[in-house]
Amino acid sequence: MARYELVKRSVALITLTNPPVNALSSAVRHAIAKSMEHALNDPKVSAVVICGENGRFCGGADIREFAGPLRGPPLVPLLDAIEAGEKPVVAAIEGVALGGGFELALVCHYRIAHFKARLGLPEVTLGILPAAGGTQRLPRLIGIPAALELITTGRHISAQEALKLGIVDQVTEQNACEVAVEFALRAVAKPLSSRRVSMLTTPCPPDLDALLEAVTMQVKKKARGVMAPLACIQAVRAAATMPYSKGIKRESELMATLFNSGQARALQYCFFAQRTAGKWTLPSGAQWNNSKPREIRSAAIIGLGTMGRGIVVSLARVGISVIAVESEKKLLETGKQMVIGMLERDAKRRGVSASLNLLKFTLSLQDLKDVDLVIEAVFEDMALKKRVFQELSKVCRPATLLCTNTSGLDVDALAGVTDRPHLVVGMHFFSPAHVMKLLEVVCGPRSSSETIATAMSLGKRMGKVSVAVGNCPGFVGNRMLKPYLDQATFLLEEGATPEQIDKALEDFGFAMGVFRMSDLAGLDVGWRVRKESGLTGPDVDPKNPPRRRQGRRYCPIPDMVCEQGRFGQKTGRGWYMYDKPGGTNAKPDPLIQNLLEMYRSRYGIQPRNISDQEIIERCLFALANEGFRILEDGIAARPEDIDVIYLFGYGFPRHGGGPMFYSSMVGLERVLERLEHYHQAHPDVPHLEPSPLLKKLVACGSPPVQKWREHIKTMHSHL
Ligand SMILES: CCC/C=C/C(=O)SCCNC(=O)CCNC(=O)[C@H](O)C(C)(C)COP(=O)([O-])OP(=O)([O-])OC[C@H]1O[C@@H](n2cnc3c(N)ncnc32)[C@H](O)[C@@H]1OP(=O)([O-])[O-]
Repeated sequence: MARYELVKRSVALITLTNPPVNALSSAVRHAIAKSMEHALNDPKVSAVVICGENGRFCGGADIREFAGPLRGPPLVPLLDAIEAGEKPVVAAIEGVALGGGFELALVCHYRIAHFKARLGLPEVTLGILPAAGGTQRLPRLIGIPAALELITTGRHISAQEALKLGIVDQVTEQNACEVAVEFALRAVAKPLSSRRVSMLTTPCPPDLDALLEAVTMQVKKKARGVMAPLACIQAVRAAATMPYSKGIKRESELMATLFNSGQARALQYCFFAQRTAGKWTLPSGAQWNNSKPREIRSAAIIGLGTMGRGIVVSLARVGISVIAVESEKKLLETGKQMVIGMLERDAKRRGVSASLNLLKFTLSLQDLKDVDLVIEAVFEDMALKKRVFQELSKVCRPATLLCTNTSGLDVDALAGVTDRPHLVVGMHFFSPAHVMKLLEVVCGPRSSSETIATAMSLGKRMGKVSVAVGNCPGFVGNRMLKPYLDQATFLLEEGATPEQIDKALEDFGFAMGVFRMSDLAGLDVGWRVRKESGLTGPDVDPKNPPRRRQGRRYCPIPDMVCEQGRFGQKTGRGWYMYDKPGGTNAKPDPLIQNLLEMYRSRYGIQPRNISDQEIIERCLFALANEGFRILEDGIAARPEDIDVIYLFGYGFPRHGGGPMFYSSMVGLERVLERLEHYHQAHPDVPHLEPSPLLKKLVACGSPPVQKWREHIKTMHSHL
């Protein structure tokens, strides 16, 4: 867990050896304590260097240990002892120094960083705070404003920025460990007192209260209802107003309030869920670690609408040459100008040059004959997509992968019209595709493991969080969205307003309420889908009773909104009104209020007061209920996959963990009881009927999310 060796005859080199990130597990802490004791007591040793194996200094506390009781030496006294020692200690930072790893570096008397190293205190993203002295030492070293920013955001910084801020003493392009050993030898004769960060006086700005107040407001606005950043601010205040001995106690008290909170559990779950999602498996035994992806050097995108443009940018900025295809000259020219503008702005922001030389724009599919992969992003129309795939089959070389960006159509039906169904896969990006992190990789029954591996790896290369899902209408994300949207519109019928529902969801932590989100996405898309599926429009069977379609409750209000030409932000009117088409400032619209009142009186609905609790329960439990069905159907392999999709694609708050984790946090028994209650009140809404898997899990004693898989593994998997 830590290697101890004597180098240059008098330097004790302590190397943390806990792959993959040298996390500070109990065994590592124990090994550091023993090694330090040895080094401080050995008269041959004049200085110490601490580094990490495999070019990684330390990724912080071992997050896996947070779930159990504390074992091994606690971190704070261990770190205090290193700082207080009478021999100089130098941190050789390569790779990462994060969280407890950064705090370990802060107690060393000197810090040498490799130029590619990244440093940071990301604890806040895990629902806790840097409680190994980080909130007390960092402000003393770099001042309150800079420390506050790093601690409340959890942002990673480069070695160069760390040098500028005064966190590290030297940045090197050579082996940081060797440089640190030489540095340590030179430090032997120098006094250490000014190098003990906890002994420094915090440089305190004159307007401390105003500064803390401003940061508090900022944090509350950005992360509504999230506890950890507020606790971080209080801890930093202690660094400014108390001696270290008291400040460290305050830090520990604040940590205690966070450590066992639901938010911390949810955020730590999100960390592991995100990593679990990349580990796809198929019933055949093919999986992420035994299937080799193909290398993709060139790609083509068909369709330069909003999605197509975002996908071109995502590919080009990671160095893939892209041929972009449109059907008409004017559309091609508009798309081209927009893509170039997006790439130039993106490059400027990142301080690199725009990779415009990788782009080619064409009207002819014939130009695609040599590309490695094609992503079709044409209009959401099956007949059109089938024509494109037939054409691609003829034009592209037999090894080219054919992908579709459909948001819910049958990927296997598209595979069926090609000459290579095993090379067809869905790559469902989320709008705007160059910004949103989520990618659903939709595996058809005939997609080969190499095809899936390639799509997953391409997603990773583009910086996306890729999740493999099965093929069914709407896949995972949009399939679950339906019951969620339905509940929201039923609540409108019953007496709520769009702004009340949105507020309840935004107070819960959603980035946007359901109606604001729908306005942003455009209301016409769903309207067209409803028309195509015979739910509205001229094809509706007139024998349908009002507010019922296909044997179940149906709310026609969204159709009525669209009939008035209100398609959301892009038309300046939707569930809200905006200053202008394309405007983003949503204001309640009295016309919508009138429409709701007229609607209720036409159908004799007596509006009632609806509580926020009912809004949250009906929307979120209906959402999760569909998630349970998706698990039963084998469309998602694990609850973590569903949660990651909702966290990265639909603005579900991370401190809620995602719909499936949230259900387990509320208690599956409670979710079941509430769904039964609402289903009894609304028997014509099948989405409220508790799913068999939910009932089964409750009958098995409501196991934690990570164990649900054991209860579904016998069911058929589409993955
Ligand atoms: C008193 C307490 C005060 C201190 C608190 C803290 O320090 S809180 C901590 C503050 N620190 C942080 O928040 C840093 C968290 N870590 C990271 O941000 C990134 O892992 C990385 C940047 C270090 C490496 O990125 P990368 O893309 O190269 O690699 P990757 O991300 O794919 O991970 C590889 C494997 O390592 C695993 N694992 C990673 N870290 C930890 C950990 N600390 N623990 C346990 N496990 C960890 C990860 O699950 C994965 O396991 P798998 O799936 O293979 O079984």
